[in-house]
Amino acid sequence: MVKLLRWKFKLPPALISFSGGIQSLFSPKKMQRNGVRRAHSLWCKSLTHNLPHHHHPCIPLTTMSSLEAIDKFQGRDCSTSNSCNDDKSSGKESFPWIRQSRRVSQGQLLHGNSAVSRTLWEPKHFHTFSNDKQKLLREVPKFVKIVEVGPRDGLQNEKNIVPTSVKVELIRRLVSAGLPVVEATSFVSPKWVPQLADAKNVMDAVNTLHGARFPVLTPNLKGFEAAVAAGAKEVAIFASASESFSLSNINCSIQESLLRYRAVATAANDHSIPLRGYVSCVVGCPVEGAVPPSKVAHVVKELYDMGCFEISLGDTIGIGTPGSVVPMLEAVMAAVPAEKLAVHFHDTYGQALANILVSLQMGINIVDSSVAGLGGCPYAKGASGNVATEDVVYMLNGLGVQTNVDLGKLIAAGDFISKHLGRPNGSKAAVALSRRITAEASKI
Ligand SMILES: CC(C)(COP(=O)([O-])OP(=O)([O-])OC[C@H]1O[C@@H](n2cnc3c(N)ncnc32)[C@H](O)[C@@H]1OP(=O)([O-])[O-])[C@@H](O)C(=O)NCCC(=O)NCCSC(=O)C[C@@](C)(O)CC(=O)[O-]
Repeated sequence: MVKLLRWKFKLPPALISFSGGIQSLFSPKKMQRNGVRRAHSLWCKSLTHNLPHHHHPCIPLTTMSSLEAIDKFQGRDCSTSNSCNDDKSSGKESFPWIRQSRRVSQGQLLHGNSAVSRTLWEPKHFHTFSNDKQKLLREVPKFVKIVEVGPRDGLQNEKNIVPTSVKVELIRRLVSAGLPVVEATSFVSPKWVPQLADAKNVMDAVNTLHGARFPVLTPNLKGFEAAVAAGAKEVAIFASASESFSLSNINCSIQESLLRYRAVATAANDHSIPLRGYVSCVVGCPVEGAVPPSKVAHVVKELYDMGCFEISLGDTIGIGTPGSVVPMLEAVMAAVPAEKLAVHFHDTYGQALANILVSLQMGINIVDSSVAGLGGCPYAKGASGNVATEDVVYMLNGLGVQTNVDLGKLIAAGDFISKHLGRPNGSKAAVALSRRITAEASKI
């Protein structure tokens, strides 16, 4: 895997080492203590939030193979709980960068010499790429389309109903920040997702806005018809690569969902309405553990064959690392062209930007994200949502990738909704830039 990341996808050793460092934190015992139980309970909570009890077949953690699954995500063979088969020797041999960082940690940085600290990120210390920056970045596309999912994915789990006027104002601000696609709402059962029960009213207002596309989620023909009646001009269907998640989310098996979606696809085709597809749990499911890339590729291909013009790959629980995302993308790209794919990362384990970067290096140029990092389960400590759009734009700006998004206006939109929800903006870039602006202003 390390070889693949280094040579095939031109991934900097720094990134590989970072993901390797994360791996070492994830001994099965530590995972059990620190993360898995909580992640599982958060996920269950987000799934069960406002749902009738019988709808949620949540399996107790003790009966799951999540710990083994996490080890599999991290690329280790843990057939017994104490004997994970990490490829330590290749890590040591391949990455002189690791030795460099160790020296620094032993004291160089303590001298506060900026020339010394700079050596940490100067390209010449990235063994693979020498000092050739072009080579390092040559796989990254020149333009990335950002699909903003904050008003839908970001808000759908919010416990307190957000007034329609606030949702519409958020969408208006996102459009004026230059986002070309803003997922507006879902035409789903209000019993399942009460927060989006005002879908028709949102669309009434959104239809007066110009400058962006406003897809909506439709889980079945009933949702599709309601969406069209409300003036939706683009819809999205959402399947899963995990049976358990499919049942929890849309109350049917993957196969049944594909049947339903074929009917929606036919109707969309009849109405000349563009159809987007989602596949959830593309690297892992909280119940089933690791999801095989071949299963993801199968569902993606089904959606593609139905006529989806774009298929978004959702790491729904944010558990992937480049180590699990790369093989998943490889399998999917063997079935569907890269230009038809989008990536949709949640940031639960802080891996979203690394996963996005490796996806871009593999030829993806569509990224879903959520302003202010909205999403996930906001009521439980430690839960996190979608990758923040501000953070994605900040990274892409740094890479010289065009998005046509105005970061200042985007941050203002994120602050607007965060203020309404009564919590800090979940974007690190937004918080850092706002602090800097305040600090600069106070000097005047
Ligand atoms: C799919 C269903 C509807 C099945 O729900 P069900 O209960 O199995 O449906 P049903 O056909 O038995 O109908 C039950 C009731 O719902 C009504 N109904 C039926 N369909 C609709 C509709 N479209 N709109 C409004 N109402 C509807 C229907 O009319 C009936 O009403 P009643 O007779 O009891 O009064 C339900 O499970 C549902 O709405 N699920 C949506 C859940 C959802 O939105 N989840 C979040 C999506 S996020 C996601 O999937 C991941 C993603 C995309 O973000 C990517 C990632 O992060 O990985």
